[in-house]
Amino acid sequence: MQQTSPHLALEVRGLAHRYSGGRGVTEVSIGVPRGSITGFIGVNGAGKSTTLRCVLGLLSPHAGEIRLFGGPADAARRRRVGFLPEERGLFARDRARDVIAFNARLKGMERKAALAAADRLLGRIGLGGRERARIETLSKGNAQRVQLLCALAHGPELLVLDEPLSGLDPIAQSEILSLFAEFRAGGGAILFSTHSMAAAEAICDRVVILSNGRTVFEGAVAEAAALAPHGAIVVTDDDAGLIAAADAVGGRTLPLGRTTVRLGAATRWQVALPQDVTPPVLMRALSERSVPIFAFEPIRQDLEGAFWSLTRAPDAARAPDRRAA
Ligand SMILES: Nc1ncnc2c1ncn2[C@@H]1O[C@H](COP(=O)(O)OP(=O)(O)OP(=O)(O)O)[C@@H](O)[C@H]1O
Repeated sequence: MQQTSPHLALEVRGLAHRYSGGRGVTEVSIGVPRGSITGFIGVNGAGKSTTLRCVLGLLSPHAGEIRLFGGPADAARRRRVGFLPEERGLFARDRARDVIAFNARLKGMERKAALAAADRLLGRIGLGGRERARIETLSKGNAQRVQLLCALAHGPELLVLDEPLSGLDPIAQSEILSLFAEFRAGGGAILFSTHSMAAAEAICDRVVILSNGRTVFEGAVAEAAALAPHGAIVVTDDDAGLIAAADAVGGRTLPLGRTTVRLGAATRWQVALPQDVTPPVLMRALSERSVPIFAFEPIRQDLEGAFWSLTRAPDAARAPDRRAA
């Protein structure tokens, strides 16, 4: 890494970690500015957890560099990070207050201050009065919130959270998102992995999109959304007809996979259209050629549209994308 940016709480460049089977991550780059929330998105197996484990020092990188708060990722700097692992690990018999305070003390906090922080945070999420409740008596959502508080209690400057929203109902999710917003308002930085585009779009300042172990996009949410193709998703069993109709209106086709329809199998196509060609024009070209259409859906120009386009592009698995910072 040539230059360190002092405003970055976390900077990952060219990270690689290969497991013995050959899988893992090959070229991940991430920048998380202080006072901001960065969403880390990718399909199952893209490499999110592997990356986060390297950031936390639980796995050793085989290449690349990780910097925290403008310096090397050493033990002292890692104490300033709060981590929520993918595997939730609270013991059923643990008491909410004790387990939060215990985690804060592991990061060097003094006992009295750790207990006070646990009480304050439990009150903040509506569990005041249940400080002595055992984890086994809490709902799944509340147990997960307690686990998140374990990452927060010692007053970290950076939160690294692996799927903090998974398994939570919409109300619990929005409470967690408001905790995130509060943490950011206090100058904290968050990197969180998620499969929820809606959550990423609602709260993130930036997103990092991972595909096959590589960063394929890093930047503002609005910049990502602008990369969504203009066009439509079409399901048909007449591939040649689809390609001819798309060609006739200046569109580009990308097969997204096979799917089952009422009378057998068909192909799901992404058709990217020139900006001045609307989806109804494509629809007309298809019906002029009597192409059977099982589904036709204009692509939304949002984060989800960009995500599918960036991660399904045929070259997403190979060349480092110029769109990645
Ligand atoms: N302990 C391991 N040993 C071998 N291969 C692994 C191991 N952990 C993960 N992998 C492989 O490394 C790749 C990246 O996995 P990783 O768990 O980091 O992805 P992910 O984006 O976090 O996925 P998910 O969203 O499902 O949690 C996958 O191909 C996975 O099968």
